Amino acid sequence: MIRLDELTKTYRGQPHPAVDRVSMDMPRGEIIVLVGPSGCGKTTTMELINRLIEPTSGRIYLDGDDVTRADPDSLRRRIGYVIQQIGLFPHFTVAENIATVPKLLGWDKKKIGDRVDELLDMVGMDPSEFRGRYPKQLSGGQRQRIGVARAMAADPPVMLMDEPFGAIDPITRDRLQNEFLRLQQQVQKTIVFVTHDIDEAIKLGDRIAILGERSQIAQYDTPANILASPASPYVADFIGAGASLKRLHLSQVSSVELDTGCVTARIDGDAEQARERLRASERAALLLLDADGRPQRWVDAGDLSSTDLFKAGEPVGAVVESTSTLSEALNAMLTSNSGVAVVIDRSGAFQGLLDFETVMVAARSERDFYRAAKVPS
Ligand SMILES: Nc1ncnc2c1ncn2[C@@H]1O[C@H](COP(=O)(O)OP(=O)(O)OP(=O)(O)O)[C@@H](O)[C@H]1O
Repeated sequence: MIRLDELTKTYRGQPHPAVDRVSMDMPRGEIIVLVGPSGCGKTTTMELINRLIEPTSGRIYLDGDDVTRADPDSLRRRIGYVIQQIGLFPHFTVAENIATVPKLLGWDKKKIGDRVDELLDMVGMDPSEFRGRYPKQLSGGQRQRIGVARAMAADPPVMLMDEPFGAIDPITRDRLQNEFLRLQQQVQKTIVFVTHDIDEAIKLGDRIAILGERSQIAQYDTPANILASPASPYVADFIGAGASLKRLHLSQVSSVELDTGCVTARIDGDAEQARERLRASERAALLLLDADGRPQRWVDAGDLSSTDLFKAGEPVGAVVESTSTLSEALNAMLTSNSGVAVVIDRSGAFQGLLDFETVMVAARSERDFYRAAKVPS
């Protein structure tokens, strides 16, 4: 979808190029992450792709067309751009911000209104509540989502995202990343994503380009291959310690076998029956579920002497979805009292339990698999 051919940019008055003869193929529908230290030329590369700056030499192809000298305005309609500082217009409402490009393209009012609502829904914000707000009336995470919605407004096949989650606290960031991956499953854009955070790169990238000085590509491969076989000491250094732990970002909870032998009972049911069920099992604790099968509380035999199950035992702490990564599940386990993660499906219904041992076995077998296979890119 995007091809960079010997792309070079030397800023005026600079002795060395900021981007030096970079060649890369970025496949359609994938998230390609550019990761590298500050000043290595990531932003320059992005600005070259959408022609915010002109290359000194080299060529850029978009979907087979040589766009190196194309009209930048028409080019930018095919490319959505999201930047770290978001750049929402402060005196425009959320709806007006999202409508910027459709308006430039001359869409009629009804089509624009429908698209704004559709995009707000897509990024998980209620249109009736947020349409008329101004950027300063939003949280940082909400502003970021509007930035993404705005970039997607005219449905460009390509999106450039420059540290879009950079200035956001770690918890919101994690949530936005998950939403972003879910959204990408629906829209299947070709996305070039810049970050200096290797963990973010591993989580989000279908492919990662690890850049050195002047945007030189130190390695361009899938996250699994980079983690299993770093191409140079520079790459190994950049990945840092704990490659095994990082690999847990690559596997979903749904890829491992859950413990489905957990004893459960209805929280609005009979305590005596629950006690019997726990006694008949070899388990130390029982999981109480609501009428829709959603996990509520952990109880042990002592807790079941109480007849009010809504107050018995402890609330379920570590809950993860089957689409969560093993790394997220591990995190949840480490912060919960029970030491196990309770896995739910998209509707919130209980699926099974995940324990440390299962995660450790998965981490080990992944490493062995990638080492043995050395899967080529
Ligand atoms: N307009 C400019 N004029 C001169 N030099 C520039 C200009 N813009 C960037 N540079 C230089 O080009 C190099 C690459 O900058 P760039 O912003 O692309 O890096 P980056 O990898 O995005 O960095 P960061 O992660 O800190 O945002 C840097 O050495 C920077 O100082």
